[in-house]
Amino acid sequence: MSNTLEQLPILNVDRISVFYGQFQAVKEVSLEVRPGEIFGLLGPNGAGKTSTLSAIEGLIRPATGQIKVVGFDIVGQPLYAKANMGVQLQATSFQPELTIADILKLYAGVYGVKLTKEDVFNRLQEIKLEDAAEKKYGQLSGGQQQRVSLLIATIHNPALVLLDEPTTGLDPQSRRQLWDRIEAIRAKGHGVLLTTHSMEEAEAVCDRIAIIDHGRIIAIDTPERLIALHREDPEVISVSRKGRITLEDVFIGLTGRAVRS
Ligand SMILES: Nc1ncnc2c1ncn2[C@@H]1O[C@H](COP(=O)(O)OP(=O)(O)OP(=O)(O)O)[C@@H](O)[C@H]1O
Repeated sequence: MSNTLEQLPILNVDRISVFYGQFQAVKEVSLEVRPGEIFGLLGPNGAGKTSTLSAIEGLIRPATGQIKVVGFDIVGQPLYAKANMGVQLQATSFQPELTIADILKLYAGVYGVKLTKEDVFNRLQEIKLEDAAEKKYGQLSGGQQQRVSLLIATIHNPALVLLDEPTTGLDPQSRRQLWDRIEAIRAKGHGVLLTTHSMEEAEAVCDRIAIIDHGRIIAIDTPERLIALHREDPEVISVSRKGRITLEDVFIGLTGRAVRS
């Protein structure tokens, strides 16, 4: 198949820097999300993950570097770039008084997607909320709200899906269900970039990860290769527990034990 998605990286971030006044939060960050890849951005609090995502989403303009979504420059061709991107909004971004069906139709309209009543039912059935169409958003549990927000992020079938800590606060069942949905996006040949503080999540679903610290990427590889590469590091061995090296040990070995202010 000579599909564009298969030829281009879904996302190409090339040496971007983000400043807040004099403070540089993101330092020459480069990464690529390939077709059919789930890419995890990991880092301690304040490392620069959200700032990087905000630049990719076109919310902040990087001082240097370039970001392309399926070949479209987020600064030069923002409408094309954004049309190919789905962003999972925080659960609190939605109006709690609106019904789920209304929210779905509203956002479908924003993306130019027409939804019949049957489409709404089918989409909600996919996330096991078909009985909640007329419920108010504010009446849903946290996990149900997360499911709705991922559904909305993908309503226009975008090539790139950006998820900022998508499973924080979810119970194990909801987290597994969300992982399944993220893997279904990958199975379509699309790309997912997610941030997470859960090393278990990174190991379970991410094909490749980047560890960012103080605004800089300090490691980028598959979780398995990162563990293999660093398993003999004295810093990693010193933080390991129960005689087994995990991705979390590698993460702490590389970023240090100190809690960030
Ligand atoms: N609007 C802003 N103005 C000034 N500084 C900011 C702003 N937003 C973020 N920062 C700073 O930039 C740095 C990176 O923040 P960012 O939110 O990108 O980190 P993060 O990796 O997403 O952290 P967390 O895991 O805590 O969400 C931090 O030092 C933060 O204090």
